[in-house]
Amino acid sequence: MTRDAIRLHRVVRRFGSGDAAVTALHDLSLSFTEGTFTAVMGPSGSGKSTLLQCAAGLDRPTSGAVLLGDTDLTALDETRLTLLRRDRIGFVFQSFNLLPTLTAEQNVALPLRLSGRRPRRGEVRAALARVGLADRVRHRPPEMSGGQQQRVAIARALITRPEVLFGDEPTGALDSATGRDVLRMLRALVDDGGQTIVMVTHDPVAAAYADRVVFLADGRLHGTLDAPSAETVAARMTRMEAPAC
Ligand SMILES: Nc1ncnc2c1ncn2[C@@H]1O[C@H](COP(=O)(O)OP(=O)(O)OP(=O)(O)O)[C@@H](O)[C@H]1O
Repeated sequence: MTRDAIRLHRVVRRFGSGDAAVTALHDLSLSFTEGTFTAVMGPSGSGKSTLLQCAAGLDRPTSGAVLLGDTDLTALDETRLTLLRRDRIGFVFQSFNLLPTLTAEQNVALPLRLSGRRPRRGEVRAALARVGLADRVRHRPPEMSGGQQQRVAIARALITRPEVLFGDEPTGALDSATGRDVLRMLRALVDDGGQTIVMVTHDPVAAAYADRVVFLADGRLHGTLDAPSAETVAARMTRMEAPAC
């Protein structure tokens, strides 16, 4: 039986007010099945980042509900939302966001320390081994390649065993070969570990690693594509971006 890891119900996100108001998400309902990999695509300004931020509890919808398992994120106060983000959600960014003065091992241990747990060395090393960095535990971010830094960021996001891992263009700053390595690793986390992943990307090749692509246009759902290939995704994007005649 499949279960939804996360569900958005009639989510609206409006920024500003009056004449300057922008509606980034219009009454969006969408769910992400546990143990699946979803790519979110759409033209620039279509609401992809806003969707991810609302789903991950980094931003609050103007109205609607975001359910992580049985918990409605929109009903939580700031303290509870912070705790939920720390314990149940992982996030990786295009720019890695590692602390440059800490070693890989210390960066990965940080979320555990922040939640008051003394990290076991074996646990942190195992997380780094899972992303192929068993031999880089003492290196600091400036001593690592972009791909290695993103792997550290992924190990850090996964150390708390989050229910969902969100990525906002996680391969956007990497060259294509390094990006593919990271995508293969994300795919393996889903296939071998049952991880749920939701990733925003502009790249049809990256989207083809997912089980399903969700397309957004003007803050609205514009269809989905199962078992995507780079070609089918690119064709769909070209149609979406073509000016209406
Ligand atoms: N903090 C904000 N204040 C005002 N408007 C915002 C804010 N954040 C996003 N928007 C607007 O909401 C809309 C959706 O933005 P969003 O960043 O979610 O799009 P996107 O699809 O991720 O774009 P891109 O592909 O260019 O990163 C845009 O019109 C944007 O200008």
